[in-house]
Amino acid sequence: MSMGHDVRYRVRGGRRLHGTVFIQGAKNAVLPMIGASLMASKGRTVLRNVPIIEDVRRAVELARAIGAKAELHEAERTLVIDASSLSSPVLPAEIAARFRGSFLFVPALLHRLGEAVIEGVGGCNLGSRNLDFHYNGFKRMGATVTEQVADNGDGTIHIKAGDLRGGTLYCDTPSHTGTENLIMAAALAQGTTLIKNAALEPEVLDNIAFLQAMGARISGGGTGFVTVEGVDELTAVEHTVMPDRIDAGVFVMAAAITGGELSLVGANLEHLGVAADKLEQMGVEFHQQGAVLQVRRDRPLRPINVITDEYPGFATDLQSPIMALSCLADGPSYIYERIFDGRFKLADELGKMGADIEVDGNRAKVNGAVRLTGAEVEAHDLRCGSALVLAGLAAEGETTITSAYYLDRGHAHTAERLSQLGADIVREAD
Ligand SMILES: CC(=O)N[C@H]1[C@@H](OP(=O)(O)OP(=O)(O)OC[C@H]2O[C@@H](n3ccc(=O)[nH]c3=O)[C@H](O)[C@@H]2O)O[C@H](CO)[C@@H](O)[C@@H]1O
Ligand SMILES: C=C(OP(=O)(O)O)C(=O)O
Repeated sequence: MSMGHDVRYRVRGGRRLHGTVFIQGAKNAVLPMIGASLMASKGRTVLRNVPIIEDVRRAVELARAIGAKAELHEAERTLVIDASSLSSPVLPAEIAARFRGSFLFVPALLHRLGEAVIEGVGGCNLGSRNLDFHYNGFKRMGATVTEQVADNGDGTIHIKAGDLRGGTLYCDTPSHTGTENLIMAAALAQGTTLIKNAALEPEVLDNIAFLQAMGARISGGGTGFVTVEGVDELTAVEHTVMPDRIDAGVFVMAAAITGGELSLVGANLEHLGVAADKLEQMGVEFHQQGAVLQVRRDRPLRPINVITDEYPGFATDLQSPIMALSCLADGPSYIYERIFDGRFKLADELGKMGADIEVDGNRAKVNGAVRLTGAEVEAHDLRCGSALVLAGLAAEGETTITSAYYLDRGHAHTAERLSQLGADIVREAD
């Protein structure tokens, strides 16, 4: 599948960033909300503060492909969904395989149409990404899951559910989308469901709040034990998507890597969890004033140790950006990636720009400080893309980031927002 070979960013580094930037709505909150909105059999769902990113465009295409009406009003950052006409259980590979969030459409299909056919599940290439917690949960609720593999190796998953029943479910580790999918499956199931070891991410809580507004009966969000009492129907409602903490983290690091000072509108320091403390240790100063987070860095960057973890631990989606930042820290930084095993292709790309990074399995040692120089580099995944933009902002000369569709999957108006802060960056698409 051609993914990401059509977009490039060109960055000329060396400018300090200054000014005010708007943090977008959260990708990982809006995608499950689009899935949840498909559970309402009448009325129109209105989602506000929707990030205008490629994953949302794909989700709109996918919602239409299965029969829903979906209109993305880009200037208003508002998405209106009418799922009354949902008609097809098939999530076609050409759309579904381009973003991971497509799997969040499954509970709505099971409840509304009694089955879901998944021709491909996408997302970023991050090594092994299993879905067994989702499948096991659906099965415990009474669904059957079968997989057919075609001669060319492509797999199709068929999930069939008559009436889903509540039960005791669990995640082996607190999976973000796994928790969301099981909550959505339980929301319209018969009886009560307990989900043990549920994820604690702020986006999961925002999604619970959205489902509660729709009429779902959910308690225990944020405790690791979520209880859902099934209801007969969910109503279409209006909801404002929370700000994207990963987008906020990247702009914090854009200030940090250029020695600049930024006001981030909508960013919430608490949502950064341990990442905020790590960035402070590196020499970043924060000042939260209501809904605006001020950030600056005017002292030399110190090296850091990072261990990625579920929330409130250090987010894996900020691991790549901090690898770029730590290249400029004075001394060795140590990074241990515990969530995904395929996120270190970035090290080779940063190496092309002069970084000195030793990778050993899921551990990396970043030897700083180095002077980064512009080069042609490839975004292997979304967060690799944002890390390379950061590196480009600090590098001498021009950096070209190829395969940047991945960056556009998750960040809205990257070139425009950074240019307004004084960066020299352009986006090119074939
Ligand atoms: C759309 C969305 O919200 N994406 C986010 C979500 O992805 P996603 O929900 O896919 O990530 P998970 O939390 O499910 O995955 C975490 C780990 O659990 C493993 N696992 C997960 C499910 C499963 O059934 N079996 C299993 O073994 C995965 O392989 C991975 O090693 O959380 C990740 C971790 O915070 C983020 O990087 C992604 O940005
Ligand atoms: C891994 C990510 O997303 P997805 O789960 O949508 O691939 C990400 O946002 O970095």
